[in-house]
Amino acid sequence: MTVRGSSILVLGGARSGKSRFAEGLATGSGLGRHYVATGRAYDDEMRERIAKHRADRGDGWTTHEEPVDIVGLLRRIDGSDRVVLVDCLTLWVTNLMMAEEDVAARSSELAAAVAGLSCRLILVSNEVGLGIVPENRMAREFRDHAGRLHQLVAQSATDVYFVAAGLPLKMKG
Ligand SMILES: Nc1nc2c(ncn2[C@@H]2O[C@H](COP(=O)(O)OP(=O)(O)OP(=O)(O)O)[C@@H](O)[C@H]2O)c(=O)[nH]1
Repeated sequence: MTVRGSSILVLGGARSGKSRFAEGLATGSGLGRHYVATGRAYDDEMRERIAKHRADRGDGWTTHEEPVDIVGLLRRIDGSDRVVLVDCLTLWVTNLMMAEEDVAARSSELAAAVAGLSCRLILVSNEVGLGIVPENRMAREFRDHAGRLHQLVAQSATDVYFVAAGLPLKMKG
């Protein structure tokens, strides 16, 4: 029998405190902590940010860096004794677009995988759809992909939070 873990989607804007909130959920679970980073160190600013994130997380995490195949990675590292935090889905969408992947198909795959994993899964993502319509086409496509992905994952997830100003608002679960 497969014992399903809970899956939590944490949405929020930039610097909303969503990553810190998600890390707190992971630490509070008492399970073995795995961190899946979709971000890539393209430049010095990102390198600095990543170094700071690693220092803030502290010891006690196993870090995996995977920009594209997070579904494959999740299946490989799955286990009921662990909590897996993926930060963040919007960068994953960007990476999929850059790699000219079928974002809709990959999004459906992720939503289906979420429902079948036995780890406790925490997915962090940026809510990017609240502002004015972006002027450039690629930004509009990105915003639409992210919005559709969030709807799919929110349906599969057991719990959904929206974080603003460091405060989590529970929307599901
Ligand atoms: N490659 C890599 N990326 C990391 C690592 N730790 C964190 N990141 C990336 O750092 C990004 C989050 O950083 P920020 O942009 O500073 O955070 P934010 O999401 O805007 O801010 P909050 O809303 O406060 O969470 C995520 O996309 C992670 O993938 C790591 O160890 N390796």
